[in-house]
Amino acid sequence: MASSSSLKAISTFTTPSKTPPPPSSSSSKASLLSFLNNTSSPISLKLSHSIPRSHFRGNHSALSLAVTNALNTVQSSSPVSTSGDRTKLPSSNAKPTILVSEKLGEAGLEVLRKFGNLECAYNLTPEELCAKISACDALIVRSGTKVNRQVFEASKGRLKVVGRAGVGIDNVDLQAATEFGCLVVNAPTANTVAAAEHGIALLTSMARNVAQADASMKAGLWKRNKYVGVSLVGKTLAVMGFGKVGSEVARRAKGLGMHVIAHDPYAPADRARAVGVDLVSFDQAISTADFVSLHMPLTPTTSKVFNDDTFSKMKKGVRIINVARGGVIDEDALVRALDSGVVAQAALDVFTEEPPSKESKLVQHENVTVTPHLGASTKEAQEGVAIEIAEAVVGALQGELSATAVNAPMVPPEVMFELSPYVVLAEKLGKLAVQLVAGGSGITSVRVVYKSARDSDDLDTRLLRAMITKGIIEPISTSFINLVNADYVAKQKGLRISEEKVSVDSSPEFPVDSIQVHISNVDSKFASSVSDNGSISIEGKVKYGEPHLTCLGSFGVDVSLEGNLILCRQVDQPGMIGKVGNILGSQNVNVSFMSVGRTILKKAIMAIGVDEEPNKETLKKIGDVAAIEEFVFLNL
Ligand SMILES: NC(=O)C1=CN([C@@H]2O[C@H](COP(=O)(O)OP(=O)(O)OC[C@H]3O[C@@H](n4cnc5c(N)ncnc54)[C@H](O)[C@@H]3O)[C@@H](O)[C@H]2O)C=CC1
Ligand SMILES: O=C(O)C(=O)COP(=O)(O)O
Repeated sequence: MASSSSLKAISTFTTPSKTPPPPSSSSSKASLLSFLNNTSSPISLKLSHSIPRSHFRGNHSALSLAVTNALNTVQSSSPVSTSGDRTKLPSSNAKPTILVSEKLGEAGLEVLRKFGNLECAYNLTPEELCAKISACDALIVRSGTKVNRQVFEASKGRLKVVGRAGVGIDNVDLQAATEFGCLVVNAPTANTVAAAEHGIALLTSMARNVAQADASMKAGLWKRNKYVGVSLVGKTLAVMGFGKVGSEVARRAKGLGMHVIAHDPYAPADRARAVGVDLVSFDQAISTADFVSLHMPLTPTTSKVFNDDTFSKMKKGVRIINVARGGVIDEDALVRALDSGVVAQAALDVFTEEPPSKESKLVQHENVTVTPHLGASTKEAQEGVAIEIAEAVVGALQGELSATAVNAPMVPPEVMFELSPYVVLAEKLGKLAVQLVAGGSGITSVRVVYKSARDSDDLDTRLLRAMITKGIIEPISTSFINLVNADYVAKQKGLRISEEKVSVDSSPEFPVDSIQVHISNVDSKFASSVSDNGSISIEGKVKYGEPHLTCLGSFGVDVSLEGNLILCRQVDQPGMIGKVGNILGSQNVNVSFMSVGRTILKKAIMAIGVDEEPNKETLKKIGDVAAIEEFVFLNL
């Protein structure tokens, strides 16, 4: 395992821990997926013909599916641990196991049943969840399941995606999910209206003491004078958090004749003005409002943002509504404000601890109306979030990036498909480069150069960077890298990847003309791979849909990057190809291609693609050929 300070190539000859069988050119998609689910890297298909570009757009070609699956299907073991238990990963022909730990709408369950092995297990203790999760590929939760680091550790890298059937993801440890390469997706829109309507329900029922009067009558009382309420028309409502729910609450409150202001440091003013709402400062909002409705997420900056100090700045007799997150209120301070009359009433759907204790002074307070986190609990909303999250989880399990991914960059499908061949190239270049690094030297900085005819902002390189990271890190560690955790794992291992885009006069139809990978401040196992600036430098292109190595150090070459590769530098003289070919042939090693790059210094680089990995004796025989000055074997 590489030291934490920098990556160290730990072997001179990369002995592949698993040499995947070279896919036959007729690999069916099923066998391709089977292959992918059991290996840590994508493969490039041996394409017997060039694939028309249109084939990649919007069409799940085997190659592009291979790439998206490789990006997402393989999960990290904990990058900080030394072993991800891959024995528990499902064989590819097994259907994925999906655990639903909280009630989910039937329509969503139906989607999941068609795709995988579905298990619904509600009210699990944390221990029960950790016990179950190790056999699961996906987990779907709502707000009641705490998906913490222990859950990801218990999963041992098998958990591919966590789906949150709603908006708030504060019950999911995003950092841990990312470290473990687990995608987190949510359903950000389907329960918006339900939450807004519940906010209005709390606002109006609080203003007219509906809950208290109802309880009083059910107790056999008829106390009309005790439950005199207040009117809403003309009163000022401050919406704290002008997002999807807050803006819908604002619209409805305007319909009730209220004057609505809002506070949201990140919302565009014109969006508020469009519904007749003025965005104001936090202090202005809380000091002028008769009603304050909370709709911001629970974050470190919003935690307990409503506290003794805040309540003291509010108009005496203010009324508070909260259908966002309990944690944004210091609940003890709210009790004090209610007791002192600073806050006249509160209507709360969410609580710091859920469920709150039965003895909670806040819940028991006579001026407080409470509901058990019902904001999203309408038939329509639950149907909507269930379908939305089921489709997002199924998509993720199929290797597609979800539009509602929370911890991974959203890459549009058309970008994914267009970049597919370059994603395979990027990983291969990373694998090749790291294997050229001589043992004992640490890799701390990698420079990647993308040559492209496109403008910089028209080339999304996040996928490519992630795959180069994958290619560099996976051969020399036990971590499995995907788009979710690539940047995190690289940083954790002290690997800094810088990117440059160089404009070239090639066809803008192709997103990338070539990719260069330069590893500086390291020794090389193959001196010819070192360029004039002292870095290991390689360059590759996609040719006819296949990744090709086109430059090594100062040498121009042209070899397909599939299978295994033997690189030799030799005196440029007749018979070299035959000599090496005979050595390999005598050891029954099949040569898939040979290429010779020559220089003016009567030197040549020979690149030989071999299907099988030659044994050490064979490699020694090659090294013993007099005219061969250096050689290296690389597993791609
Ligand atoms: N009780 C329930 O059942 C439900 C609760 N919710 C919760 O309601 C909240 C809002 O949900 P959405 O509107 O869908 O989210 P959203 O992301 O659309 O809106 C949140 C808004 O809060 C703003 N914001 C962030 N930090 C802020 C701060 N310090 N001060 C003021 N505004 C800030 C953001 O700029 C954003 O506009 C979330 O916490 C969500 O979990 C959502 C649906 C149902
Ligand atoms: O979507 C949200 O943020 C919610 O709070 C809804 O929570 P629930 O799914 O009803 O437990």
